[in-house]
Amino acid sequence: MATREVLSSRTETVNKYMKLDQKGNLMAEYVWVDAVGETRSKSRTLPVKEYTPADLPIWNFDGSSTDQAPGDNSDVYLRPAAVYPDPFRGAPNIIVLAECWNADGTPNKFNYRHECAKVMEAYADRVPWFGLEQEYTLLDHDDRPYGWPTGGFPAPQGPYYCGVGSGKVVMRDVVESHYKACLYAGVQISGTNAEVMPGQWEFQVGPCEGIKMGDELWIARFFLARVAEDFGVKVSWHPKPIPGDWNGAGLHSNFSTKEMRAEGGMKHIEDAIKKLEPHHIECIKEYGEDNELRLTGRHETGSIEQFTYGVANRGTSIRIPRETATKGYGYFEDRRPASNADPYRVTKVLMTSIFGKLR
Ligand SMILES: Nc1ncnc2c1ncn2[C@@H]1O[C@H](COP(=O)(O)OP(=O)(O)OP(=O)(O)O)[C@@H](O)[C@H]1O
Ligand SMILES: N[C@@H](CCC(=O)O)C(=O)O
Ligand SMILES: [Mn+2]
Ligand SMILES: [Mn+2]
Repeated sequence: MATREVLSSRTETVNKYMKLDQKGNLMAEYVWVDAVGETRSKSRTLPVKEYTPADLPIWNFDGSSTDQAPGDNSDVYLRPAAVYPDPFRGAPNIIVLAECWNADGTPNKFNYRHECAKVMEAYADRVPWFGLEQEYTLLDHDDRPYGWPTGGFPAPQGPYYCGVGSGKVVMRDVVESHYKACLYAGVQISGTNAEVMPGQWEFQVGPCEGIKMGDELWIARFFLARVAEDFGVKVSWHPKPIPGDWNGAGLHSNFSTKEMRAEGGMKHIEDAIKKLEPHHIECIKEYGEDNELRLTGRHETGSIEQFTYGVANRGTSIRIPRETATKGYGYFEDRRPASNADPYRVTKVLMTSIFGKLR
């Protein structure tokens, strides 16, 4: 395969400059979510000190260039929401996750964090924990998954899931670098695995409480896009990157409350599943674009047409893990969210479906 070096960064050379003294300054990379559910970022210089979101400056960007504001009123404000150590530039540099706000003081149309945070605060006494399983596909610059033969298809699915060895998995270096970047930044990544479709991988983040779930998943997505950029690789978050007899990609969402995690918790899990059933269509609306291409009832999914659940069943909307069923308490997994779903929308609609909307 021809190499296209111009597309990847020259890390060795960059490292020469990265060692230089910053003279009491740090680089703060402000990250936000754009109109299509991708991350964007830009940098600014600040004096070195320990920052919390409250003492970081509010900043802005040109919303007309990201479809987040009209050209005649284009300033969108960035309000810092969470701070992480920067795994790319190293200490003392930081990553700042920011919410988008309009000039008139209303949340930007694509700021799903604001309403999610309100719901999480209102139900904080339930101590909601989430664990998200982010599946994704690594593509070359012809938008073809890595490891797929040009003009043809790989052998059918089977050897690739949790696969080890050349010919089964590709781009493990991207996955490993991303794992380290998350750990360095204190993002609660709980694991990674190669997925069923060749070129597809997964990482899990959690358990995280309340609003932290959305924050950490968005930062982990930003890190993956940034790491893959270093390798000249594209990340696809699409839930059905290749049509046909190939697995799609999900954002399985594991959920529990303090009652579900305690002795006798199964009753609370069953109650929650009953509450979710009549909200099926409402939930699906929050669970990502093009998800109808994925939720077919095949390839380890439940059909989008109906709400189903079962113990250890990967062909349902909701799966109760075998271990939870055996112990009688624990958590459940909502398998419906697509890989491109916004975690703030997913975690919010789970809460409001089960405990009620805020008035
Ligand atoms: N009590 C809990 N409440 C909420 N989330 C939890 C809880 N315990 C574990 N989790 C989270 O659930 C997720 C489980 O991910 P894991 O990949 O192991 O699940 P899986 O559904 O068996 O995988 P797959 O669907 O890929 O076969 C992890 O993110 C973990 O942090
Ligand atoms: N990739 C499947 C899930 C496979 C798995 O259980 O890991 C999906 O679209 O949800
Ligand atoms: Mn998976
Ligand atoms: Mn799962």
